[in-house]
Amino acid sequence: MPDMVRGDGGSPIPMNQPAVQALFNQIAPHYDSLNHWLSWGQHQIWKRMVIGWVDPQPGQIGVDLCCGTGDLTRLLAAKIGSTGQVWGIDFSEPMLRVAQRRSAHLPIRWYTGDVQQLPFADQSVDGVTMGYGLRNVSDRHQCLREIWRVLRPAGRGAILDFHQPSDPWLRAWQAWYLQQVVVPVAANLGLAAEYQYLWASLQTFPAGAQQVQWAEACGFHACHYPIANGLMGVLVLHRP
Ligand SMILES: C/C(=C\Cc1cc(O)c2ccccc2c1O)CCC[C@H](C)CCC[C@H](C)CCCC(C)C
Ligand SMILES: C[S@@+](CC[C@H](N)C(=O)[O-])C[C@H]1O[C@@H](n2cnc3c(N)ncnc32)[C@H](O)[C@@H]1O
Repeated sequence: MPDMVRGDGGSPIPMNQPAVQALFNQIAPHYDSLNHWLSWGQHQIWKRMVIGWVDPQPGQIGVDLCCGTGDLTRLLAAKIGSTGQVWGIDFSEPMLRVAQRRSAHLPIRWYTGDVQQLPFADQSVDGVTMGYGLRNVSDRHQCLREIWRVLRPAGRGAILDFHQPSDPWLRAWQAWYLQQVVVPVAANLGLAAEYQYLWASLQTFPAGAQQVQWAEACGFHACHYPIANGLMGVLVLHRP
């Protein structure tokens, strides 16, 4: 990850894990509402696609990495039900507090922890989801190795994240929207630097082909599916 990101007014945000943790601690109260309005409600559709690729079944064990406020965790729980187990893990306690508040009616176990060092046993999980997390993790390879370790053979994972579209017009639109719409809206809540990070973090996060190479280097069978006109995509992992 590059080491510094310029925020609004020159206030740089270092792209390291303590800074990322502090960033999400800061945006936690506004995270869900900003995502809803700035994606015109589409982000829930994109997250449901992640669940489709993992295809969780009743009675299984599923874990949502970088769960944040729990959108994907709750979608996992709706499929796995009370006969299985659903875990959510994140290192931001303010984000987890929102998740717990929104999920009080669901049998989900929440963990505060680092996805680069998961607190789960080897081959203990049937399915793994990760929404807009891998790009924010410093050591993506270590995170992918941890996913391999905790997945059972034949287990599946799906990792949703942004990347820069290959189409130059779409790439320009993505840059315009993130910098000329998203950041000014976030600035109204004093979060300009935090949302400038979103745009900056895209600069160094690779598109699907590189993500597939990372996954295959860990032993996965992997495929990447662009969605939302290539503004983002889902890396689907299968542990043979
Ligand atoms: C759920 C979404 C983004 C999650 C997210 C990920 C990050 O890494 C962040 C880093 C720093 C601050 C915030 C985030 C963060 O919220 C996606 C929807 C919300 C986005 C803020 C806006 C999406 C803009 C895209 C270019 C797609 C727009 C598509 C369209 C309007 C239909
Ligand atoms: C953009 S949010 C995604 C939240 C949720 N998955 C969603 O789809 O809305 C990224 C989350 O990753 C968490 N995160 C980033 N790096 C992490 C790490 N190394 N270990 C655990 N959580 C991490 C942040 O605290 C934040 O809650």
